[in-house]
Amino acid sequence: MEPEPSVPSQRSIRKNYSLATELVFIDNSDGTGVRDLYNASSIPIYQTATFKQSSASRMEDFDYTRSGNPTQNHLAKIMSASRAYVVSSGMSALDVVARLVKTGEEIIAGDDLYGGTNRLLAFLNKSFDIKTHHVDTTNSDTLLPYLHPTRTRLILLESPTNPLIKISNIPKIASIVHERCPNALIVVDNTMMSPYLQRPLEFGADIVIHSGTKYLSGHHDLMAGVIGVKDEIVAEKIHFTINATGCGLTPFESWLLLRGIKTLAVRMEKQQANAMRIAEFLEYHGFKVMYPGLRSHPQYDLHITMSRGPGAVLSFLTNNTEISERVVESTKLWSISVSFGCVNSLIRMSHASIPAAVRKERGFPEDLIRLCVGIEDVNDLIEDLYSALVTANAINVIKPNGYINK
Ligand SMILES: Cc1ncc(COP(=O)(O)O)c(C=O)c1O
Ligand SMILES: N[C@@H](CCSC[C@H](N)C(=O)O)C(=O)O
Repeated sequence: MEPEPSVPSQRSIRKNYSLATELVFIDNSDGTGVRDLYNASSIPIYQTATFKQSSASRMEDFDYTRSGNPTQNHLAKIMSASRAYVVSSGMSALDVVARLVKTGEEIIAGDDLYGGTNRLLAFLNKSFDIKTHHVDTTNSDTLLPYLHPTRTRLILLESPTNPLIKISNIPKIASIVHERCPNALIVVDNTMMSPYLQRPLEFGADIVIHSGTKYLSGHHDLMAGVIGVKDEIVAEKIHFTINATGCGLTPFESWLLLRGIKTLAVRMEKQQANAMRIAEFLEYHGFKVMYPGLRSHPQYDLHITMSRGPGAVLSFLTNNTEISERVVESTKLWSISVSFGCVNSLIRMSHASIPAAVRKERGFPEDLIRLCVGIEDVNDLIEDLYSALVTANAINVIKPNGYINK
């Protein structure tokens, strides 16, 4: 079936200002969707399922919210996308994009991906005979044996990965794949970075995905997924699936998401600065820390070429699963919680949603603690973590002014 035409007002505009400015700038005159009758300085919410039409035979830009609602617009420019779509969750965004793959076609994905993405890929394999090859994408050559000129349809990357914080060379992979597999699309789940820190569409990716539940909204008060697309034909297919399956984000959640996005730059800067201090604190005390802001990270140099910072999620190892559990349970300020990107700091043993067999097969460290750093005072965060590390016996006092990893 032919894709239905997209909503014209979802087109992006030329990026005139730096991203931090674009995030808060409402231009009522640019004709890209902010066409409010009263020049509202905050994007209005169109809390409606239907839109009245003036013609009996010709539908206007908006007719029914499942097919498109003006509150869902305005995201394309911050991802450097030609079109952007918002859906009900990050998983929904991944599902919509996965529907570009037909039975018999193949996906190549990283070997460290968010557990929910692994689950979706396993489901596609079982139900629709769509095979995923999981490879270590930190080495671009590992993809080569699996690239097929017609079968390969999607390359699904996270960089940094969740939760091992591994970095992939997105431009290099994009160029290898585009050359060998004209049918293949490079999809980057950029949730860990947010568009403020990294915009994969600017260096070779075809589709970018965000769980809007995380940094974009920033307050853990909504679920959302965002899809940014470069190519218009692919965009039409994505819009068709969203309309056909009815997974578009509601006007109210879209409005909340847009409100959260206004503070993305300041939140991200503060969270990242805090994360850097915490990473240094942990490394100083002898822990193996996975964070691309540290020179010890194996892809430190590569990461800087693709992004404007290391982000605010880091993982570290204690070398003992029971000690890690005690650390997590001994914190007071850090909430034990899944997810990340919120203004509050979170801690968890990040492996629950990855099946034990898969963890074993991929050598996943069971003692891994993931920290998602918020905007609190960093000294409070360090003090609370330090106290938990001492309580859990993860560090010993060795001299009056210092501690060492046990
Ligand atoms: C990297 C990544 N992608 C996608 C998702 C799925 O997003 P959501 O929870 O909004 O469905 C998550 C977490 O949930 C994630 O960590
Ligand atoms: N019960 C959920 C767990 C979601 S984990 C959310 C997240 N992206 C994270 O990395 O913490 C599920 O089954 O998906």
